[in-house]
Amino acid sequence: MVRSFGGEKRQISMFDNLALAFQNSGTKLGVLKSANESLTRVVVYVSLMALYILGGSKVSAGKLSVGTMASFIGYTFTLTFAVQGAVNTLGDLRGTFASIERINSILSAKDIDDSLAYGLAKELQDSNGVHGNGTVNKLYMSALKSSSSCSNLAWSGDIHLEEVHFSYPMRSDVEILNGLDLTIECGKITALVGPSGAGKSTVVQLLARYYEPTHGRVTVAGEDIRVFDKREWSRVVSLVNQDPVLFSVSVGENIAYGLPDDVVSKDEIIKAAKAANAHEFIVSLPQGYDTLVGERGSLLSGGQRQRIAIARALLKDSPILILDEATSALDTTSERLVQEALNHLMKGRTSLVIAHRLSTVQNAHRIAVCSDGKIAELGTHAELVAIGGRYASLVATQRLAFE
Ligand SMILES: Nc1ncnc2c1ncn2[C@@H]1O[C@H](COP(=O)(O)OP(=O)(O)OP(=O)(O)O)[C@@H](O)[C@H]1O
Repeated sequence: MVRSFGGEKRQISMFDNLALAFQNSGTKLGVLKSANESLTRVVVYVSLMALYILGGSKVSAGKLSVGTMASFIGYTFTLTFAVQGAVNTLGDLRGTFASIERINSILSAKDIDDSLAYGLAKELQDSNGVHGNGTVNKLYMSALKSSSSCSNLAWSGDIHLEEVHFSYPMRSDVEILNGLDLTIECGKITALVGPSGAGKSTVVQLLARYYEPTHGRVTVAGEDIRVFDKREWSRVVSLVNQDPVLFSVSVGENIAYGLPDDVVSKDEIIKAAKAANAHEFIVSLPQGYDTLVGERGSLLSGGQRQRIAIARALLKDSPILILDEATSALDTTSERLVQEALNHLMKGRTSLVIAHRLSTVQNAHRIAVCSDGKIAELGTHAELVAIGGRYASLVATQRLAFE
């Protein structure tokens, strides 16, 4: 991005300024430290010299014993080292206070996510075999449903977003969803369409529980999803989005990510990759399934990353599937192939599909049009076209663009 704007000089000068400020502060600290060190040494040597001259003359005059003078020399050393130590400690304390201030500013800027915090505490307890050490909110823990009920309800019940209001924590004054009501029917495909910025991806973030609604609730089979541990919930939801994040491990490990090694065999990984139309390009990579994909998958193209994410979702085999522009980085031929894999993947699962290209969602069981943080229209493709409202005009615009 910097290169595309010819901004190298500006970035380099910003970096230079930061480096210079750091260098200046380091030099200042060095000068102060060495001044302190030199001063203490000068004081020690001057004191010792004074002690030797004054004490020596007194000892030779017989007014002072050698033992007393030796004790004074010892005291001088002790006192100087103590003063030097105290000055150094004061310097370190300043650094510590600055760090504490920084840590506090980070901690106080974020509300603690209770469900995640308790979920982690529970896991720690389980792995240590410790129970009830008093740090875990027992009321919260006892309110959580078991993992099997989470999975059972997700396989059998509708998802309902009930009067959901939501603002992002960083922009709490702007309401993104204002009373959104939507049922995502169990085992069926619901598509969410609408103009850019309407709040479609925000709905996805709430379903994945990256955020919780400000008001209203999300339920599955009538049960508020907050009664499930976040980690349990993440097991029943698969998400493939526009820019899937891959981890800096091999292709195979990325496909099996999050699943226990003893559960996933290499054959299953290959099967999932074939179904996602990814096998061919993976075997053409230098080390096949063992090829490292680089930081965030940077060594692969956008379309290849999406196909790996689809294979990952296939292998995860969860009841709820969210596809947020899952095929947007594919060319038309690959999209058709991957769409077939996705159709196969969506069968029997509660699926929410977001796509700008309406041709990819016209076969959905229901299409919801999101506008200004609410559902403005709901129905099948044919019903919505017949109404002649927002959806119909979106279809007409895309048809015109195509022609
Ligand atoms: N993390 C965030 N913090 C603050 N505001 C955000 C955040 N993410 C999105 N928004 C805002 O929320 C609004 C809805 O964004 P969202 O991504 O849900 O829209 P969308 O319908 O998915 O758009 P698109 O089709 O372009 O992906 C936008 O106005 C956006 O600026």
